[in-house]
Amino acid sequence: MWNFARIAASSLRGTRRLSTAIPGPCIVHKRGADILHDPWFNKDTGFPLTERDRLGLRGLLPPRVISFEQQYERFMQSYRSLEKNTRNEPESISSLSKWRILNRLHDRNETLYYRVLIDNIKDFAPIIYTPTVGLVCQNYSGLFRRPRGMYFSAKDKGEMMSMIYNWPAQQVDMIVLTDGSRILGLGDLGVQGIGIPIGKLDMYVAAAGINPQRILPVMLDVGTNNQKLLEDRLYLGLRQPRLEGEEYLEIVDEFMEAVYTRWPKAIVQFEDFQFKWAFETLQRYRTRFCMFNDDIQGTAGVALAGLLGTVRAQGRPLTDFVKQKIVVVGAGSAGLGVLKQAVQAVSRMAGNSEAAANSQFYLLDKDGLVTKARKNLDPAAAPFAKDPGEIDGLAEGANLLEVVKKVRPHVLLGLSGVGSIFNEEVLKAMRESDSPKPAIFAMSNPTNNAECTAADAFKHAGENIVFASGSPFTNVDLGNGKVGHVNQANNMYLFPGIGLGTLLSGAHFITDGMLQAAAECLASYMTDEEVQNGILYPSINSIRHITAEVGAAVLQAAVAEELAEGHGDIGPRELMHMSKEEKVQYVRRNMWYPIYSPLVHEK
Ligand SMILES: NC(=O)c1ccc[n+]([C@@H]2O[C@H](COP(=O)([O-])OP(=O)(O)OC[C@H]3O[C@@H](n4cnc5c(N)ncnc54)[C@H](O)[C@@H]3O)[C@@H](O)[C@H]2O)c1
Ligand SMILES: O=C(O)C[C@H](O)C(=O)O
Ligand SMILES: [Mg+2]
Repeated sequence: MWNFARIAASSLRGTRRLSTAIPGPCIVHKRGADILHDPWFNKDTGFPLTERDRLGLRGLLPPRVISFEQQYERFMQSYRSLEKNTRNEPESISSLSKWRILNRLHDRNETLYYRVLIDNIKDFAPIIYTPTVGLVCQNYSGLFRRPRGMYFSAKDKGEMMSMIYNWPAQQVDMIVLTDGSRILGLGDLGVQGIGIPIGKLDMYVAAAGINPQRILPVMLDVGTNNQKLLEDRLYLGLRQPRLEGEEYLEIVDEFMEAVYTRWPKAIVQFEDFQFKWAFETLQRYRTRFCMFNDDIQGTAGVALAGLLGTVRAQGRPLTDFVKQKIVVVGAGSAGLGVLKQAVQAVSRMAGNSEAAANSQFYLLDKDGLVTKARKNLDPAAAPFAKDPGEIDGLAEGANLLEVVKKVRPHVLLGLSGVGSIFNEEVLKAMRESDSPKPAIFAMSNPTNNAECTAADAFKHAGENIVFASGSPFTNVDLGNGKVGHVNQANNMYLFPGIGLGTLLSGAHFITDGMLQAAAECLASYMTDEEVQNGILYPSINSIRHITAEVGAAVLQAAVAEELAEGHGDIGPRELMHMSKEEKVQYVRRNMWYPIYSPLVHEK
């Protein structure tokens, strides 16, 4: 049952907290300069004098002790002056400078880094996440200064079980893993794709409050097919073509076994794997390990929430979802993941079989409209293939403009990775949509790969559209005081809650029911008034709030499916007896928040 009564906004919503609560102590096994060089524990000039004595730091720092608040302000001042000084530089130069200053802080003092990130998430997410993270990956070998995360390569075959013990943390909760083969819409970036797990895990800390000492970004370097990188002298990855077939799977298998041997309770998020491995690895591991594929499953929930929002935005009951005509451009991991989840929602609503629920969806890939006449039709796309001629005059491979003109869809949704594919003609054709409020979702990342810009969408498709993009755009000034609202339809609204809810439930697998609960929670988060104003997703400033709700929904689903085994001191029986609100509180209580803890040395 879809419930649209939104839980009242809590104090977490968009507020800035410089808490004065005294945190519990943190045990550290090192002393002196080693602590100053460890970003997990380092407080720089913030070490109090007593701690300097206890930890052998006296004389290693200038004498003045600077408070956390002063350190925070000092960093923000440097950031603001850098922002001012690079204002007239090309976008790529100014955003890379911002990434560098944030990355340097990340490398020296994680507590301060995550505090500035949480408090300024709207400004900093576009730097540490999409779009700038894409640019960082493209330039990674040149930008490299210090390693972050772990690197397992094809040359490490047979060694991974011991290598995993090189990671310094005793416990790891959340791993984001990539093989670098499809980084955003930028293609195969080989080892340089490590920027994506790092950025995703920064969002885990900021949004879900996963303790940064318990996260692990991982690159599985099985080679690259990117010729430019193979020829680049400074390329830091294996200079060999990608492993294929069984050889490839043996590497991923070995890594998964190693992870679960050392950390049986860790959750692994697969990220930015090329199509051919994304579905296959999901099928291979989802019932053996606690894992999910964010591009397939996280994206599907976020898109479904947006699609249901567009029905509400038209002032229609949700059950009208079954009548919406939806054109999906891009038949890859993300596009097919969205269609699969949307079809499940339709068949639940209409009580149909999934096969019967497919008729309202139209799928296009690089060769145009996908029909049953397609040669070598991919089995994953087959359920969505039309009969050629099913829609008057639309043949196999019909192009996007023809499809939009003939179908007059309610929603045009892009997950193709092809920038500007929703061109002026296509957008103008959306004016003839059968919906009074057509929706345009340009979900590909980073910004240059978005199917259209927000400004073009409102200009060509009309001011009454609902618009969402995967990377952020600013709202569009429509004149006369009117604003075209830009939504960010990005899986960041779900993956942190999926990870946190699963972790706190202690479930060993992530089921469809848990993912569906996450999507339903996001879909019901906005009020009718917000949705009717074209606002389908919460502001990123509320990301901790929405993540707590999503986490609790995932936890609830795990309990309902009798998969919850508990976490820490909280056992399955306690979870079972918690009310919904208690679950939300439980999730919130377990979110790490950056404040300096007293450090206690232990040998
Ligand atoms: N907003 C989000 O949360 C989110 C989540 C996941 C993926 N994405 C974005 O979606 C894009 C695709 O990701 P993916 O994992 O599905 O990639 P993929 O490589 O698996 O699939 C890409 C698909 O696009 C199709 N395509 C290519 N050129 C096309 C064209 N000219 N016309 C129509 N279709 C075309 C391909 O045939 C393929 O089916 C990427 O840019 C990624 O950044 C966004
Ligand atoms: O990384 C993102 O911003 C979303 C998504 O996972 C993508 O691959 O584009
Ligand atoms: Mg991704």
